[in-house]
Amino acid sequence: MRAIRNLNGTKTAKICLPVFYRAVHNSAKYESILTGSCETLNAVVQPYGSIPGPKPLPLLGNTWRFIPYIGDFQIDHIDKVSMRLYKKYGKVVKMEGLLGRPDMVFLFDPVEVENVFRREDSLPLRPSMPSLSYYKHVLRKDFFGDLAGVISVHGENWQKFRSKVNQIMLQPRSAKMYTDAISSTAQQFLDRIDQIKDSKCQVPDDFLNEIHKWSLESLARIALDVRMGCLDDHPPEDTQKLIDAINTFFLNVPVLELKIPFWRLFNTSTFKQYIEALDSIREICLKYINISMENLKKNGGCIDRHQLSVMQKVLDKEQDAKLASILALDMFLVGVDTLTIFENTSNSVASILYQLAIHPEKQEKIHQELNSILPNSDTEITNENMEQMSYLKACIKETLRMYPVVIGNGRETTADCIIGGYHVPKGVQIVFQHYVMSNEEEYFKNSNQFLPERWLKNNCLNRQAHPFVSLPFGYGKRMCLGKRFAELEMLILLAKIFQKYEVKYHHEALDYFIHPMYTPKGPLKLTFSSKNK
Ligand code: HEM
Repeated sequence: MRAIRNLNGTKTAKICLPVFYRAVHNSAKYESILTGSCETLNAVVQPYGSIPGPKPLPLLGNTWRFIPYIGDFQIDHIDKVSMRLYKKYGKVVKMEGLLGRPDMVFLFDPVEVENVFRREDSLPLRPSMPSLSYYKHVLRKDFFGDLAGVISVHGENWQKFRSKVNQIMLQPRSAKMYTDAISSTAQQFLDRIDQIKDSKCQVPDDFLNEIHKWSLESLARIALDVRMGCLDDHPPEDTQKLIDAINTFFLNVPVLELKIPFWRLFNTSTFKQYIEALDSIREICLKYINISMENLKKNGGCIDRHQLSVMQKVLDKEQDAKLASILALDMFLVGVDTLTIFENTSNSVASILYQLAIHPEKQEKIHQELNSILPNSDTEITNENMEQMSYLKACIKETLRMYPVVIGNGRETTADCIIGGYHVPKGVQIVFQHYVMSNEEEYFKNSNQFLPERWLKNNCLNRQAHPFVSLPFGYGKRMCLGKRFAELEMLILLAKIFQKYEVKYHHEALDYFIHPMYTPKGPLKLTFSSKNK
């Protein structure tokens, strides 16, 4: 008998190791040890050092692989790098020696991903982005203090925060209260499309920036019940400044995190730009957070509780202004270590529009579905008729399967444990390679084909998929806090777009790249022709 530790090291149960091992490893490979002794298990579990992976060089580790012209790893093509590692080394791969970072173990096996998630206990730890952690916990500690939100925050501080906002953020009915606000922002976006498209109905090259503005405006309505005016003809200066700061933040993240981390030694120009960007994001968000607080104070008891923004609800429930404003800030700055949510949502929308533009036969099915659910061009979208949009929902899922904006997610081990048949020590970052798994024939039949049908109930393709292959919003206690809002925002916007337009793309096919979200590379020169014409 032996005490078993889960990923964060707490002892869960006393159990004979072979029995435990069977519970966590369903593969036949380990069946034989069931009849053996605990010593047999030790012989079967392989040492950490034997996990295959690219070998580090003395001093430069594996970081040299990111050096242009010398190395073969490209920061904006981590998708292709991950695919190559999988093909070369198999389902469990170790990436060690990235200077300034702990070892990483990549998992390309849904059974192992499930095992790690299922063993998660109350305080799961998602690997932090050291530069963001430094910003929150060292550089701007005076501002964030102990209540640093959920991003790059762990342990009891994370739990304390998350437990206060979980219900408000994750209950499906909470999100549905915002349908009208989300719908009216989506309508503004459609008006904006009509305004900016040219005589051939094509939108300008910087259309992604317009989608970012929609997403930011939508988020401001949900989080703060404030109109930022992002989609106005002359948007306030600070809205574009906020989008630019977030883009700067993104462009600098991979350089700070994956290249040689000189920023730890001195203020490199990239690091300075990064900090300036984070400060701008914080200041601009705080301005709108204060406006929202003032509105609440002014209207006091007259406000209908159902109409409150997420931040106002937290304020109302917890009576803690600091907690409410840090949540709102996190909603804008949801680092998830490399991502900011409104860009997450907007990149997903960009990718879905592009996929449907290049798959007109699938778009046609959406038109048919919407024609029956929303028969007139002015039929409103409601919580009830959204329930029937199963094909549109399937198209969203299929795009996020093939092109998940977050190509991999992860957890950090806080104690020695066994993963994938290997001993894995404390402090290792386990990376779930969802992009690679989702595009593998082994896990999805016809994986390289865009087949939304596979997500429809009772479809035979659907039954074959392992539920832990495609997890665009993560899983477990640390899963995406904004999942419900993101799904609702995307569904309403896309339903409105396809209710009104036929969307086409007449140019060269776009590749995808990491920027640092996984997104189509190149201008989204879509055409939006009115269906009624
Ligand atoms: C399509 C849009 C989105 C995608 C694909 C996405 C994806 C993700 C993923 C993969 C994670 C990590 C989950 C895990 O570790 O298991 C995450 C975390 C998070 N997301 Fe999202 N997200 C999206 C939109 C949003 C929105 C709109 C919000 C807020 C309104 C949001 C708030 C958060 C927060 C706060 C976390 C951190 C949770 C924690 O660590 O406790 N996300 N998201």
